[in-house]
Amino acid sequence: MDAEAAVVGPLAEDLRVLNELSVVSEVDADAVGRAREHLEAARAILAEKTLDGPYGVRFTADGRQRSWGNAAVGLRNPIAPPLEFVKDDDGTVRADYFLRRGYEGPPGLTHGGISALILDQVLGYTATVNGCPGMTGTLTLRYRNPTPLGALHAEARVDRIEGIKAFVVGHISDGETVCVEAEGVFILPRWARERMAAEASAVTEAPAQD
Ligand SMILES: CCCCCCCCCCCCCCCC(=O)SCCNC(=O)CCNC(=O)[C@H](O)C(C)(C)COP(=O)(O)OP(=O)(O)OC[C@H]1O[C@@H](n2cnc3c(N)ncnc32)[C@H](O)[C@@H]1OP(=O)(O)O
Repeated sequence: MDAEAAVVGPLAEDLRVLNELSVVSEVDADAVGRAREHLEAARAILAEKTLDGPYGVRFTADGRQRSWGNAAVGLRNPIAPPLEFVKDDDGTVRADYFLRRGYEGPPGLTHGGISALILDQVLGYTATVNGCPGMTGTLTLRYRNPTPLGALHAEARVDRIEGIKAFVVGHISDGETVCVEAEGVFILPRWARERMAAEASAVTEAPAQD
């Protein structure tokens, strides 16, 4: 982990814990007031210097991608569980992750929209690392069984690639039971296709070098 990650990663992790405590703490009103005074002090410090816009995607000096603001994988983002992916030799992508009690939808269970967020990211990342990056065009979910909170597993594989479109399938399980199945179509957007075509034509038209 680099020096910046070592500073901002623990901040996001602290905020994940606070998020859960906001849901489950049973301290009295006076204690909530005292906690809020500390949070206000932290807010004032962190707000001293901020970006003007979203974090976006950054690149390190050695070309590694940083999606630290991303709501599913972002190291800096307390909303993100965060997911960490492992890619198998056959292109399958897996993630073991843990959902705290702040992700509840139905009582005691994971919110269905959170499962959608996770599957969107896992399937989209799978398309990207298998050579067909794109935006989510269509994401179809089948909620087969209730998804608990806590330790969960997601995985995905490319079903097929048709030109600019990757068809990816995947699921979330609790380790034994498949809870949610997903199919996604990921499409390289027109603007990206046009940019790639313009770059290819600029290379073709460049004068030969000695
Ligand atoms: C350089 C790379 C950039 C990408 C970066 C990668 C980042 C790598 C991170 C990985 C992790 C991401 C995981 C989170 C991913 C999100 O959360 S993305 C956010 C949610 N999605 C969006 O906001 C997408 C919004 N929609 C769009 O931008 C555009 O509608 C689309 C989907 C890119 C398609 O636009 P387009 O390229 O102008 O489409 P168009 O030329 O009309 O059609 C192309 C083909 O796609 C088909 N198509 C069009 N729309 C759809 C659709 N909704 N469903 C199915 N098929 C469709 C058309 O029928 C056509 O098919 P063919 O006739 O060629 O067979």
